[in-house]
Amino acid sequence: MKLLVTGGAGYIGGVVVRLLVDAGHDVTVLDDLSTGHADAVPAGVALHQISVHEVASVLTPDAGFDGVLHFAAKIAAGESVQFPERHYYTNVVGSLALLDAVRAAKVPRLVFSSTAAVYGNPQEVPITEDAVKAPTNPYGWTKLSVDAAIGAECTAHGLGAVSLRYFNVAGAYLPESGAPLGERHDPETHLIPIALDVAAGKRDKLQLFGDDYPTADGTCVRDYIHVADLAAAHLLALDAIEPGRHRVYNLGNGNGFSNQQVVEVVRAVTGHPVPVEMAARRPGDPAELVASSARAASELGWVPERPDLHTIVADAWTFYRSRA
Ligand SMILES: NC(=O)c1ccc[n+]([C@@H]2O[C@H](COP(=O)([O-])OP(=O)(O)OC[C@H]3O[C@@H](n4cnc5c(N)ncnc54)[C@H](O)[C@@H]3O)[C@@H](O)[C@H]2O)c1
Ligand SMILES: O=c1ccn([C@@H]2O[C@H](COP(=O)(O)OP(=O)(O)O[C@H]3O[C@H](CO)[C@@H](O)[C@H](O)[C@H]3O)[C@@H](O)[C@H]2O)c(=O)[nH]1
Repeated sequence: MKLLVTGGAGYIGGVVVRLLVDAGHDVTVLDDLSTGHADAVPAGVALHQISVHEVASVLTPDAGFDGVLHFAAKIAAGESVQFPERHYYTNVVGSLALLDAVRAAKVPRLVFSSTAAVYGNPQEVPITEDAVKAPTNPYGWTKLSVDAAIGAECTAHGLGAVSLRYFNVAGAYLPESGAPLGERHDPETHLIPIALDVAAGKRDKLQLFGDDYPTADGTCVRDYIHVADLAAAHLLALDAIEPGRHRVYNLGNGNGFSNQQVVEVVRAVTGHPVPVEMAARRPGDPAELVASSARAASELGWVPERPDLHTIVADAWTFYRSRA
């Protein structure tokens, strides 16, 4: 298929691009490189360095795209509380521009990067796709809005789409040949890469944001999914798309780890101390996000191959050291 990947120079999009190329697809990347890296885009893949708001200049009716995978977004939930306008402009206005271009060009397939953040504080864990949606931060609201817009687009205009609701993506893609791909955000906001910075001595300590949540040790609980497993689901989703239908899948391992437990795993994997300082809660954080991915397993045949958090952190650490 001829595929457009927005955000294809980013952490997750970069891995998906690699898998799509390996599977024989003809891939074009659109990325403004605001948080992505041009060197994540493989040789031979065209990179259009423009904003998703300008997508119609690439996704023209005669370009012949068979599908779009839409990763481009602002991703940090904490930032979205401080600067909601950035998240609404990129995630909502940008996605609406994409839907306009998809409709005008009659592109039949769309895969969208949604998030666990649409659920907010769940009434039950693990969280199924039908659970109440009550985001606790603007980021989650932007993604929920786009999920709704995509669903309406499918009903009204026959688009076939899948929203993949990722839980916390971590680890690195370490192929037998070719460059490894991992998280390279600057500034970094995610727990595991920051903890690796501390283990490597690049930061003095890790601040843990809140120890008074209603969880076993008081710190937030998250479900970590390996980026290679997550990326594989996108190829399954592309194949499952049907005209006029919007399907939604959670992608996680179904295992919750508290922030304290994550730090323990980072200490064990790296063999280095990770000094921790308790700090105030980060506004907008839900207490616990743990996925039920039963629907992705049964309908897509998705089976994560690297579910163990030690493996996930070890791969992130291998990538980290490859760049040191
Ligand atoms: N990382 C996670 O744990 C996680 C979890 C749930 C959902 N997601 C979603 O997955 C997607 C990818 O996340 P990621 O972790 O790879 O983040 P990332 O920041 O590494 O990738 C985002 C990419 O989009 C590009 N981009 C941002 N704004 C753009 C714009 N206006 N126009 C064009 N390109 C733009 C960036 O340059 C970057 O390459 C996002 O939609 C995010 O919301 C991520
Ligand atoms: O220096 C840090 C960084 C993070 N945390 C905590 O670690 C947990 C995880 O935070 P983070 O790694 O920033 O991920 P999330 O805020 O859970 O969000 C990620 O995972 C979501 C899905 O669950 C995605 O939607 C988001 O895009 C993605 O950034 C939270 O309790 C944070 O408060 C700390 O205590 N100290």
